[in-house]
Amino acid sequence: MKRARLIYNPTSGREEMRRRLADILARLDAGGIEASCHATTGEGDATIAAADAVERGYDMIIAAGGDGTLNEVINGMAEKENRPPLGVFPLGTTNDFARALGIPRSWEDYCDLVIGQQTRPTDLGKANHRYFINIAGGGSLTELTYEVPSKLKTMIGQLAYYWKGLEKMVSLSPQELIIRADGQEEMHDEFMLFLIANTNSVGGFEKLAPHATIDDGLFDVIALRKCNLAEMIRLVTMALRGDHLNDKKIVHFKTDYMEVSSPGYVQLNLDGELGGTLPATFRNLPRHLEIFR
Ligand SMILES: Nc1ncnc2c1ncn2[C@@H]1O[C@H](COP(=O)(O)OP(=O)(O)OP(=O)(O)O)[C@@H](O)[C@H]1O
Repeated sequence: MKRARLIYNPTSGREEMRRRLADILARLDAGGIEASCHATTGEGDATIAAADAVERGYDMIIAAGGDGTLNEVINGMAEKENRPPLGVFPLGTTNDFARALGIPRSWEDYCDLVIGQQTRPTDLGKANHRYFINIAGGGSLTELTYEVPSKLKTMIGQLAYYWKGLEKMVSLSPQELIIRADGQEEMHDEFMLFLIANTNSVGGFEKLAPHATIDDGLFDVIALRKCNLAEMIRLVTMALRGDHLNDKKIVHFKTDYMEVSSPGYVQLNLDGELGGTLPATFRNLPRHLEIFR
């Protein structure tokens, strides 16, 4: 038998784990995996639980929840020397990372995936002293995810994001940013937002960074220059189809290291959670984790 630590957020998504836990444990057990559980209690708890699971020598860690839970778990694992394989069990309102990797949403298929034990290497991102697995970003639009109260998220799910997004678009303001990246000329300009993508799935936009791959050791950087609401709507429409990258309002390049600073106050968003403020350095840690997929 292999030993797994299942770290789950009981409040995530529509509290699916409360209903399914016994079935999940039974299916894993039948497949040769003995899982013990940790239900998270609040912010930061999944980080402590993941670090603890690495120390205790589990054969694998499974993070069950949304992107927030996943981010906390990778933050508990990233600095450890012997990192066991990670399972990403998508149960949240937003599971951008799992969606980008094509990880199954049904619990039966997910258990079978873990039982199959096939892993693939995955890059991690480091922003100052914190880690991200899917996306880092800054600018006025990215404030969106943590302004949606979590109760509201559980109730109306993904709709909460779109609603908040529409409300936000009219109150966008540009930020002055200085961007330095390996292989790029320094930029000092006004931007609406910048995104540093590790995968191609960001906030429900599947084609925002269509060329981003998870194991190439590089980020796809996308920055939107200062523009008005009409241009913004035009670009969002183009981004839904993946046609935005050649637009003159868009800066797009790949890099494994970059620095962003601003004379103003700019908050960072890491995998949909608040992640400090600028200035920041962003570093790609190539193939830092093995993930079941
Ligand atoms: N028992 C708990 N009660 C309340 N909040 C919790 C609890 N456990 C964890 N959390 C917090 O909930 C946050 C968000 O959860 P998670 O990402 O799993 O799913 P979600 O609520 O569906 O939202 P999203 O997928 O959009 O981030 C986590 O970052 C964590 O800080």
